[in-house]
Parts: sequence; C-alpha cells; structure tokens
Amino acid sequence: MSSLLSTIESPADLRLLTRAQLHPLADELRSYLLESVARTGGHLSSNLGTVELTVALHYVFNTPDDRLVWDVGHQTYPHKILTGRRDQMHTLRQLDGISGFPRRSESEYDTFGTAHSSTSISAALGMAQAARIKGEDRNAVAIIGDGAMTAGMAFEALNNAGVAEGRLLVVLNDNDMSISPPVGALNRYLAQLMSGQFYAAAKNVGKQVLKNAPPLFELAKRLEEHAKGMVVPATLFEKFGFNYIGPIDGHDLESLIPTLENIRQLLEAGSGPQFLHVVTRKGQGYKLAEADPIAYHGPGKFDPAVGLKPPTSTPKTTFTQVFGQWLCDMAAADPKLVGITPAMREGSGMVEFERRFPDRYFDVGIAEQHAVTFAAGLACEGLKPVVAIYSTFLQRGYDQLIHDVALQNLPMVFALDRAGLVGADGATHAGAYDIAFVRCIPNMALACPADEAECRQLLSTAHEQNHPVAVRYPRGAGAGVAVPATLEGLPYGKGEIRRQGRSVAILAFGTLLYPALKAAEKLGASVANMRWVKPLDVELLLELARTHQAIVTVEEGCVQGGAGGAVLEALQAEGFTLPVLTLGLPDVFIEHGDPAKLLSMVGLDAEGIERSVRERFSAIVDASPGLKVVA
Ligand SMILES: Cc1ncc(C[n+]2csc(CCOP(=O)(O)OP(=O)(O)O)c2C)c(N)n1
Ligand SMILES: CC(=O)[C@@H](O)[C@H](O)COP(=O)(O)O
Ligand SMILES: [Mg+2]
Repeated sequence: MSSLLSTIESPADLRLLTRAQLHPLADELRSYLLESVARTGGHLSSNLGTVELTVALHYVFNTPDDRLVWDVGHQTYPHKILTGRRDQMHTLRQLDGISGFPRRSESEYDTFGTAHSSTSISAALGMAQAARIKGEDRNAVAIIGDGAMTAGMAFEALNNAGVAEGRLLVVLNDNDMSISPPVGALNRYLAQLMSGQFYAAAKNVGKQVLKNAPPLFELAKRLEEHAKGMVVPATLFEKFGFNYIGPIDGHDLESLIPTLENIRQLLEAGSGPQFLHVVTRKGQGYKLAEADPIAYHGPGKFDPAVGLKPPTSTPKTTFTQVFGQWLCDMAAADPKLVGITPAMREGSGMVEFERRFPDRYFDVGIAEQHAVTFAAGLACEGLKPVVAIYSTFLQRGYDQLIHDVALQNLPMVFALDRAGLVGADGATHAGAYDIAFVRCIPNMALACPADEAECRQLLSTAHEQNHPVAVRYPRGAGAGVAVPATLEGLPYGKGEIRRQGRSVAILAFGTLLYPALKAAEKLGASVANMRWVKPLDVELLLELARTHQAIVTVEEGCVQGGAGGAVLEALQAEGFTLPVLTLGLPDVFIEHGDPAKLLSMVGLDAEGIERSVRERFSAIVDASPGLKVVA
C-alpha cells in the first residue's frame, strides 16, 4: 500500500502530518477508494467528491470528541478509511462486513446512524445542545449535500438551529447533483450564490463583518489569497441566523483548512451557528465518474481501468423496469396520469417517462412528505397521480398518506419499489414495514404481485380504482415471467389457488410465491397466490381453511402486523381455530448482504419454508403425500 495512507490508523495520526503532506495523502486516499469500491461496488461518485473535505474536517476538528454527522452517509467511505476501517473496505456492504453508511456500533467516529437523508442538522444540533447542557468542550458538525438540503426536515433544523446557542457548524457540500440533477428553487439559489456577480458584491461585506474580530480578519485576508471563496453573507442562511461562509472550493485543501480553522475559532469564541458552503464535484478525480456521476452513484463491481461495461448477456427484466414501461403505456392511454418521484428518477424507473411525458413528470426533490401531499392536490383536481416511492422512503410520508390521501379517499397509486430486503444497503433501506403500516389505514388497498406479469397487471388494477392503492414489489428481477403487453388488470381483491395439495395450505403474499411453491412440492401442501393484502380475499381464505388442517402465510415483510396478521384476524372473525404459522421477516433489523443469503438466513427461501412447516406441523405433513400442481 502507498506510504502515507498506510500510516493513518486514526485521525490522530492524520493530525500529525504537515499541511503539505495532506495533498499526497488525499491523492492516495482517492486511489485507494476507487480501487476498493471497484472491487466491492458501492456509492462511488459522492465519495470521490468528499476526499479533501474529509481530510480537512478530521485535520482541523478534534474527532471523535468533536462530532461529525454525515447526512445520508453514502459519502463516508473516505471517513471510514481514515478512521480505522481501511483494511475492512473489502467487506463493505457484504454480509458480516462494514456498512455502507455510518453506524454507531461500528466506530466511535460514526456519531450518528444515517442513510435516509436530511437528518444531520437535527442530530448535530442535538449534540451541540447536549454539549452545552453538560458543559462539554466540543463542536458538532453536520455535513449535508445540496440534494439532502432540499428536504423539509433540513429546514426545520435550520429554523431551530439558527436561534439556538451551541457550537454547531453546518457544512453544505454542494456538488450541484442529487442522484440525478438537482431540482427546485433552492438549487437555483445555490447556483446564484456561486455566480461571480454575487460573490464579488458579497466579499466586501464579509470583510466589514470581520473587522469586528481583528485576528479573524487577518486570517480572512490571508485566506483571500488562497481561497476561491471568502467570508460572505448570504441572504437565506443568514436570515436563518447562521454566519454564512463561502462558497469555497471543496477540493482545495489550502482553502478548506484555514477556513475550517477560522470557523473552529468562531465556534469556540461563542459566535453562534456557522454555515460553510463548499463546492465539490461528484466523481472528482475519476474521469468516467466526473462525466457520468449518475452511472457511478452506486455502481456494482467494475474494472477502474475500463469503467462500467454493458452486460454481456441480456439481463432479466427488473420490477422497476416493468413499472417504468407500465407507467409510459398507461400515460399514453390515460392523459390524466401524472408521475411523481421524490428524487429517485433512475431508481424508480422513470427516465423514459420523463423523456416522453415531461409535462406530467414531477421530480420534487428529496421531499417524500411533500411528494405525497402534492400528489393528493393533483388528485383533488381529477388527475391520476402515480407516486413512485421506495417502500422505506414512504415511511417519511406516513402522516401525509393517512391524513392527506386516505382520509380524503383520493384515487392515487403508490408504486412501492424496494419492498422487502434490498441487499447491500441493509436495514435502513429494507422495505420491511409497508404491509403493516399500509394495511391498517382505512380506504387504502395493498397489492403484492408475485411476479413481473402480475406487477404490470396489478398496477393497472390499482389505476382503475377510485381510492388509494399501493402496489409493492421488490428490488431487482423476479421469477422471469413474461410480461403481457396489454393494460388489462387482474380482479380487484382476488387471489388464486396455484397448487392443490392437502392438509396444509400455504398462502403466499408477493414474490415468495415461488419458493413457497417449491416447498409445497416437498410438503404436499396447497398454495394460494393471494395477490392482495387488503382487501384480503376472505372467500379464498375460508375455502382453504375449511379444506385444510393448517394454514401457513408467507410474506417478505415484517411478521408483526403483516399479511399473516390479516389472515389471523379474518379467521378469528369467522370463528376458525385451525393453527396458523406466519412466516415473514423477524422482529430484528436485518443487516446488509446478498439478498438471497439474507432470505435464506431468515428462513424465507424454499428450504426454510419447508423446514418451518415441517417443524410446526410435522404430524400433519408426514401424513399427507403431495398432490398435483394446478397450471
Ligand atoms: C429520505 C431519503 N430520500 C431519498 C434518499 C435517496 N438518496 C440517497 S443519496 C440521494 C442524493 C443526495 O444528494 P446530495 O445530498 O446532494 O448528495 P450527493 O449524492 O450529491 O453526494 C438520494 C436522493 C435517501 N437516502 N433518503
Ligand atoms: C444512499 C441511497 O439512499 C441511495 O443511493 C440508495 O442506495 C439507492 O438504492 P438502489 O440502488 O436500490 O436504488
Ligand atoms: Mg449533491
């Protein structure tokens, strides 16, 4: 390994280096990062952009005593490498390996667990206030991207922080990108701050302000020679009560370090909340990522010398692609359809929809709460909104779902991608809870397609309804079932029997139908593809309950409050007392790792389902040889 980086076991080692040594260190760090992510896959572009900022923050601040809180945390690989996890980078995002996000359990330098965006200012403010109350001599620093800054929560925190005492610094890492190009007025405003005209006008005012603090003024004067930016007031952040500094070049250590030292002094002098605007480039230092930061936002493994290559064989169609195609086809058929994404155009499969229907496409930025209520407004006026949102991110818009959508019974479709386990992103991104949190809301319906064909069909069924309907589907590809070209739906609220067996009836909700069918072969069990969690096909359920000795439910969602719970409630309401085994995600957070391995670990692959059924219903199963499959 290269010489300087290998000497850094912790930021304390970093702080022993001279300023001049930081430049080659940053170069080594960037190379190490690139090679490492190319081997494991992971969030690359954002991390390439935070190399110098990470070095500078750990150099100037006394971490871990001073608290660094990284927003989202997808840009913390340089931080991980410098904080004792360099040699674990090859395990990144893999089972039993280190997380792709900050984790308090992983390192004392990871002061706050993140992955959902826009929490950093709130958390850092809490830490700053705690330090003040406890009389502890420490600073708290939130590092937040321009994309994450668009969320309401970030502004709620600014609103609180700007008038609070405590040693808080907010660093805005502005790379003029979210995952896709940033949207909205804030983005336009930040661009304005960077414009030469504004900068020139503001610079002199900055000097005036600093004249009140002579030593800092001297420092600032020196800074001016080195830094592209300067201490300038900026309308918006100043109005929030922060001392705004910047914009400065976030790749220039000669700007970053003196500016941060200056700010540290301001914090320690009790000058109130500070706001530093740094400008970075997503993908910095790796030409291919600089040219296409979207493709390199979260790539799989690749050869850095060659870059990402198109797949050699035709990849399986993903659920996301099925949704994207359905959206375009339905939009062509229904001029009232509008599509909404909270900053997940690529991940939600809406690139083509935006291209073909730009007037009916809305990227609202990272703003899930707003996305849901905005769509509700569209629905009030007779449009047919389709909100494409990851299951995990709908958690952010839960009150809006209940209060603004369901209570008013507005006809809307929620396309819940990434339902179930997602793999490398781990517990923060798992779509584990949507069945439980959607099915308890009056007026809401929830469908769970078993495969790609049903995904399209159930989206069409959802679109036909005059109330809100969510359709949940997982990350990646499914059983590989051919997708029909028509827009015909499936019967609302109806499941089907897929295998006629006896004694045990397995009720599958969603894509686990396929492992359930496999298990049923060995068990001689019946299998129903339930398709809908709500409304539950009670008729089908009761028929199965009458003709079998035991029921098993299978779902890729939390067992507590899940589809199995709905089955139990329905059986109890009808006076059935036959035994029910509910299989799903257990009451623990499931870590990152290969999704197939994870499913196997929680007993939701074919073998696991068979094993659980045998364990629970051994006497029943052993007495019942298998019957035939219904086509
Ligand atoms: C609440 C929430 N919504 C959406 C996402 C998905 N997401 C992760 S990173 C990202 C872009 C963030 O942009 P920015 O903060 O500017 O960081 P950059 O990627 O530019 O480094 C998005 C939309 C998320 N993690 N959390
Ligand atoms: C950090 C973050 O929230 C996103 O970048 C997320 O990792 C994307 O996940 P997908 O790869 O499933 O789209
Ligand atoms: Mg950004």
